[in-house]
Formats: sequence, structure tokens, C-alpha cells
Amino acid sequence: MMTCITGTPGTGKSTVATELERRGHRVVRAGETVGAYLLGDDPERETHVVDAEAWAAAFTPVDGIVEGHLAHLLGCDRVVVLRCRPDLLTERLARRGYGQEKIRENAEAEALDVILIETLERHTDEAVLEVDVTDMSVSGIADQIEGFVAGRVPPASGLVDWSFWLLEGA
Ligand SMILES: Nc1ncnc2c1ncn2[C@@H]1O[C@H](COP(=O)(O)OP(=O)(O)O)[C@@H](O)[C@H]1O
Repeated sequence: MMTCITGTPGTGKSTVATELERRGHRVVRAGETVGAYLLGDDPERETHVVDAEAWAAAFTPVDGIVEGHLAHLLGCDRVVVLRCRPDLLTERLARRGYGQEKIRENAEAEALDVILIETLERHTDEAVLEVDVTDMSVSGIADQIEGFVAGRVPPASGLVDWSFWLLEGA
């Protein structure tokens, strides 16, 4: 079974994947597999441009966890979408050294549910677990994901509403 962990940059995908790896799960970092699909750089957005559809089409499924902000494009069996309140996400991305514009763009995408919407366009509700990580420990998040993979934690999505941030924070 392939489980994907997706979410806006800064929501904690890499961190929780490391914890799951420590617990014995096989983890693939999606970012390490996109090399052949790089189309170039987008200096204005301080990012690489990836031919995401070609990458997803060529991806060999794994029995384990795939982590990355494009992971929901894969034909996975289950998808975990990490969500983080935009003001906390802003703090995390600032600490990572992202520029102001890149921070604003990501916080806005988070507030607008962009990755959740993309996920629900490709996967059934029953395959999706949305986790609001804002006040959660890394091990608590890992517990939720393990529970979902094992069928103990039921699917859930459409739980967060961060439209307030668009009015107050933008
Ligand atoms: N549950 C958490 N509690 C507190 N800080 C966290 C948590 N998860 C991640 N972080 C911190 O947030 C930042 C972004 O996490 P990271 O795993 O790199 O996000 P992503 O892989 O989604 O871009 C890192 O500094 C990380 O240490």
C-alpha cells in the first residue's frame, strides 16, 4: 500500500516522515525523484519548475510512504494532507529563510486549501485524511498517520477554515 503525505511547504511533511522512518516505515522523498522532470528555475517565485504530471505518470509505486508537496498527484492508496494555520506557517517559512513574497504565496495557498482541493479532485474522500498539525507534536501526527494506514483512524477532510487569515493577515 502506498500512502502519500502532502501539504503546503512548511506544514511538517519531511519532519513527520523522518519520525515514521524511525518507526520502521519505508519512506520515499518525492523531491529526490523529480530530477529528470525539472523544466528550469522560476527566479521570481524562488522555485524549481517540475513537469509534475510527467513525474507522476512515470513514478514506480512503492509499498510505503511518499512525502512531498506533489505526492497527492500520485496514484496512491491513501493521502494524508497536513494543514498548518497560516500565521504559524508564516513563522516557520520565515525561519527557513524564505523571501517575503514566497512566504505570502505559500500562506495564501494554505488559507485557500489549494493542496486539499487538488487532493480531493484526484482521490475519493474515503482515501483522504486531513490533519491540522497546528497544535500537534511530531509523534502525535505520526500516530495519526499510522492509525490511518492501519485503518484505525477514519478518513476525514474539510475540517479547517482559515479564511480569517485572508481577511486579517494578507
Ligand atoms: N509538529 C511540529 N511541531 C513543531 N515544529 C514542527 C512540527 N513539524 C515540523 N516542524 C518544524 O516546522 C518546519 C517545517 O517542517 P518541515 O518538515 O521541513 O516541513 P515540509 O517538509 O512540509 O516543508 C521545520 O523547522 C520543523 O522543525
